[in-house]
Amino acid sequence: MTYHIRVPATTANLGPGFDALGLALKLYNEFRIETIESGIEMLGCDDIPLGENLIYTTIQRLFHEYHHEKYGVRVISHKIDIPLSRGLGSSAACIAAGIVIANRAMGERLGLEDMIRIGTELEGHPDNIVPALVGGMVASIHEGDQVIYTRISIPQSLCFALMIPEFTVSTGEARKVLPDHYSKKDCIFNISRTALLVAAMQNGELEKLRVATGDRIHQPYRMGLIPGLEAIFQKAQALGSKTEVISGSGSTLMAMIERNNIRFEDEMNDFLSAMEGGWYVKILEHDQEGIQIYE
Ligand SMILES: Nc1ncnc2c1ncn2[C@@H]1O[C@H](COP(=O)(O)OP(=O)(O)O)[C@@H](O)[C@H]1O
Ligand SMILES: N[C@@H](CCOP(=O)(O)O)C(=O)O
Repeated sequence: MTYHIRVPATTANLGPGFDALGLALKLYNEFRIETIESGIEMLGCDDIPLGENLIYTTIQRLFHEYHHEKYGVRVISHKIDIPLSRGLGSSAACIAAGIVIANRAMGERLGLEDMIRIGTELEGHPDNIVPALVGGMVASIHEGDQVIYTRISIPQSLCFALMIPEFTVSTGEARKVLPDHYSKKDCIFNISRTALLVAAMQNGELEKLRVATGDRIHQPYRMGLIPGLEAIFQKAQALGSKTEVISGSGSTLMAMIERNNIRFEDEMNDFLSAMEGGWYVKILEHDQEGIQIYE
């Protein structure tokens, strides 16, 4: 049996919604899956050691946990467009793909809610894995052994400009720079803005996005990991962006722009080409479908 999987990139946090908000983007990894007699074979991704290959480790873990021995899978990475460790959810995409591949091999014994829970446990937070699986913009919480999530609508006129550098920021390292405790003032700052952001998105109030994406939980501590951030944010604002945030834990920066902002891409690319860091811009729409299996 042979089939294909397409899994989207995701951008998490969207400013104040640390570990809670995320959205799927039309940027994809694609895999071809073949059934083999036994074991797990990975082709087309030789630069990632097997022990760090999250598709491999996810399938291995699920086969072991569910005592699956009947037959194995060959996973061929044939289109890897999600760059690694740039804050675009490459790890969540691979975990999501691994779960779906293992589940299919095991006769679809897991439902969507099980896959979301397992993915969240493996990733450590739900904000990338949930939109990678279900698509769209999603608010998620992890409580006990349950993940509860809901979709948030995104204004039709909004799209996303991703400024992606050559350098990486590992999510693990970017979590270590965060403090263990926050003041009541900072918590209230983020709670109020997360609520405003969700409502502004639902209501299409683009003018409120800038104030609604204010954040004191993670971005102030991570800015130092991304040289060029301030200049790029300023340029994006000058080009009419509605707001700018770090995508996930970085290194990618994201501006929310109107679809009809036709000068943004070229002018931002000109600006980025004069900077150090190997930056380039990609304008993307949100993905509404999440992970897809096709024959
Ligand atoms: N295409 C891929 N195939 C296998 N594993 C991958 C792939 N892309 C990313 N990974 C794994 O995910 C890790 C990156 O995770 P992380 O630092 O959280 O970055 P991101 O912000 O992109 O999710 C890589 O070091 C690798 O272990
Ligand atoms: N909420 C997480 C999101 C990490 O996203 P990634 O795409 O950088 O893996 C965090 O901010 O640590």
